[in-house]
Formats: sequence, C-alpha cells, structure tokens
Amino acid sequence: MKIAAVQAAIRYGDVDANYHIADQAIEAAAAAEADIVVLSELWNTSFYPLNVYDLADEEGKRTKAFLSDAAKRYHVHIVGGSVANKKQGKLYNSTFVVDKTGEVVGEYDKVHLFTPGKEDMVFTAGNHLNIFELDGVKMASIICYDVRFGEWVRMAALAGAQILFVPAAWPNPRLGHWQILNQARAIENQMFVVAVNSCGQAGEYQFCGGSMIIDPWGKVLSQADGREQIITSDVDLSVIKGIRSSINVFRDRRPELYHL
Ligand SMILES: O=C(O)CCC(=O)C(=O)O
Repeated sequence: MKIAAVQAAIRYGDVDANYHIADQAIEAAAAAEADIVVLSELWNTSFYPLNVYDLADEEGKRTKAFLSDAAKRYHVHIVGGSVANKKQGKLYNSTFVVDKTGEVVGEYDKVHLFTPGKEDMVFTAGNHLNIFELDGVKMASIICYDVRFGEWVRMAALAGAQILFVPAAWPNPRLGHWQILNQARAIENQMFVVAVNSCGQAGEYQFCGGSMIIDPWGKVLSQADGREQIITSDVDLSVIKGIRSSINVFRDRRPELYHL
C-alpha cells in the first residue's frame, strides 16, 4: 500500500486557491501511484485567519463534494486532512475521509483544541474517534495537538487501527516535539503513523514541515524538509504482526491499574 503525504504552504484565508492547490496535489500523488493521499490540517483556510468562521465550509458540503470528485477522478483514497467547517452554526476542525469510489467513510472533529493558540475560543471540540477502513484495513485519524494525548491514540490502537493519520499545522520552534511525539505514538502503539504537516507562514505562525511516514518500530520511512513537497512510502502492513508478537505490549498492559 503506497501512501502520499502532501506538505503544502496553505494560502492564508484564500479558500478558492487552497481547493485548487489540493486538487493539483491529489493529482500529483495519484500520478505517483499512491493508494492513499493525505492532506494537512485546515487546508481550506490555514490555521487560522480572524474571519475563519465566515470562510468555513457549511456542513462539509463543498469539501465532501470536492474530495469525492477528486477520489473518483484520480482513483485514489483521500484522508482529507481537515477543514474549517460549520455545523449547525458551530465551527469545527473537521476531517473527511473518502474512498476511491467517492464514498465518505470517515468523519472526525478535532477533540483536543490547541488552547495556547486560543483554538478553543473559536472552534467547538469533537467527542469521537475516527476509525475507518480502506481496502479492508482499519485506520484512524486525529488532528495535530491530539498527538500529545497518548491515551487518545491508544484508544484508536485498541479499536484495531493499524495506520494513524496525523494532519497538522505544527509551528516552529517545536519541530523536535513533532518528530518525537509522532515516533513515540508509532512505537508505543506498534502502528504506522503518517504525520502530515503544513509549511510556510500564516499570520503569526511559521509551520515547520517535517512530514513523516513512520513504521511500527519507530523508523522514519520518509521525511520532508521545511518546503512544499509530497513524500511517499510503501507500507508493508504484514510487519505489524511480528512486532506485536515480539514485544507484546497489548497483552502485557495492566489497564486495571491505569486510574488514580
Ligand atoms: O502542540 C503543539 O505544539 C502544536 C499544536 C497545534 O499547533 C495545533 O493543534 O494546531
């Protein structure tokens, strides 16, 4: 299974330009024979202009139609990063996952809002995991700051996810945290992690890039630098079984002790 991660410099507040950029990136990833293309966080607006509420999608209509059409046109599964999205008047940071036939197979609203960036003052938090299947494989997605919450990712692993997608708008100067947290989530959950950051400038933020595809042993299979690019990697899911049986953390964990 070949995965492509699109690291783009999202245009701050220029929604139409950003749909165009996403379309071109999906086409390029499909041309590179990716089975799954992954976009970054808030790729319709960037993270996040003052008028993000006015710029946001409505009930995911434009995004779902766009992703569904692109998936069919380019014959590729798409983990649609996330977009600013209004639902019943409230603003969410929402992911849509579509399969090659254009069907929406996963939806997610960011659960841990980034309080240092006052995201919680503007957006409403979601409450549910996003577990979905592509080509018969269970996968999960979270968004950016969510990756700091190991207990949330563990839930996805316990639900059977073999690949975790982490679309993000992760800024400098915390590239080190970004790399270590994503590798730690891969190692502790013995799952592939596809961490897709933005790059470029948006308002006060300079996004640090460094998108990565990481195997369940924590090895970085493919890594971007700080510029716009698409990274790809073939992921061999059959390695998971061997790793999980050689160090069987799922058998050895002691959940009965994990409370105060
Ligand atoms: O946790 C961090 O350092 C960055 C998180 C972030 O930028 C976000 O969730 O949008």
